[in-house]
Amino acid sequence: MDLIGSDLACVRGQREIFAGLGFRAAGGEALLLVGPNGAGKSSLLRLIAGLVRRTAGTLTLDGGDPELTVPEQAHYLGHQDALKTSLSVTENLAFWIDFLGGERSRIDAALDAVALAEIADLPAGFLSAGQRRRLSIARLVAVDRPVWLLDEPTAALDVASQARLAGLMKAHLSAGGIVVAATHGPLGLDDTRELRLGGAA
Ligand SMILES: Nc1ncnc2c1ncn2[C@@H]1O[C@H](COP(=O)(O)OP(=O)(O)OP(=O)(O)O)[C@@H](O)[C@H]1O
Repeated sequence: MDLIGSDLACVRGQREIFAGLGFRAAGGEALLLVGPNGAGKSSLLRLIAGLVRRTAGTLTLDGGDPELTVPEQAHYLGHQDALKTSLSVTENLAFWIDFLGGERSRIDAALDAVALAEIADLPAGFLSAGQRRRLSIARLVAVDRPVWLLDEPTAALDVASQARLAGLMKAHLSAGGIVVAATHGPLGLDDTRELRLGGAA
């Protein structure tokens, strides 16, 4: 499987964020997007996720499901944790599993994987920033999608949670998945490639 972007361009607020951008990430590979604030790392992730329109270029997932778009085969973990505060941890994950077309039978294992099983019944509004982030990560575990698009995924995570996330990413990569992550620091992965984006600081 290969995620390939060619000659991609992105315009936001009438300003060109990048143009002529190309990358390739193979199954089992982690591609780290690096560069200064405002370089376009989040924009590229959102473009791949189908949340920002590309103004030029092509994006394909060779070896993926030809019936599905790239965004339909990707998980996007953004800065904001998309949670309903009045629903419990379990109910939030159930909502996402239904929305993403997964199986509710995987809720318990996914909450275990992010160490939230003990507070499964707590309303999401009571969660700390790190716990909210872990609940967002749980949907990546609960629903299989080959491409993980992660925007500064370690933000708000303590050391143990960062290690747990590294383990989940490694398992995903070992299973042939792809990780594309915007990051300002190491993610605890052994073997990564970097795509450096330039632009305004
Ligand atoms: N909705 C928007 N409308 C207009 N401009 C935007 C919008 N979102 C982002 N931008 C601009 O696009 C540029 C790239 O932003 P982006 O968030 O992709 O950078 P980044 O590399 O992820 O930065 P950081 O390291 O600070 O997270 C910035 O100049 C930003 O101001």
